[in-house]
Amino acid sequence: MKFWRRSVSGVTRMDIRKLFCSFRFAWRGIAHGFRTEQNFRFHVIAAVIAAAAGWVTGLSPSEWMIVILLSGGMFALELINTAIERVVDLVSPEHHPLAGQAKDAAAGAVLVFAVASAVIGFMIFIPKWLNLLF
Ligand SMILES: Nc1ncnc2c1ncn2[C@@H]1O[C@H](COP(=O)(O)OP(=O)(O)OP(=O)(O)O)[C@@H](O)[C@H]1O
Repeated sequence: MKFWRRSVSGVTRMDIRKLFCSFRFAWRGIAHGFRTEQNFRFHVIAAVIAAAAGWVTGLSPSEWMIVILLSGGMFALELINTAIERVVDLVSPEHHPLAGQAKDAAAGAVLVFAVASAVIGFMIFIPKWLNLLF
């Protein structure tokens, strides 16, 4: 029983330390993306503008959820794109058609999500702005 308790608390302690390490690594990845990727910084600025516009315009809780989900999704996708670029550069420092296709596909995924986010953003904001004007 004593052994069982000790082993359970040991596992718990180890898991918590591991969890903190994971957060530290994840934060390092976000900071690296922000530092090295101009597109990531652009998406951060776009999210800040969207949040400011939402605050000025007045959004419902569900509209805020959509804006937050789209902004978070955009950041996450940009980080995945950065990860793919790094791995491609690692495994294929020389030019190779497959390496190019992998990078192009990852960049395409970011573009698709960015366009969809922009369209949804306009669908939320434009009717409200038209209501304010007329
Ligand atoms: N190893 C490679 N082999 C073939 N084509 C490549 C390779 N690396 C890059 N390319 C081509 O060049 C394009 C730009 O690559 P790059 O690594 O500069 O990506 P990027 O999207 O501009 O990245 P960053 O955001 O870091 O500037 C890719 O989308 C791809 O078409």
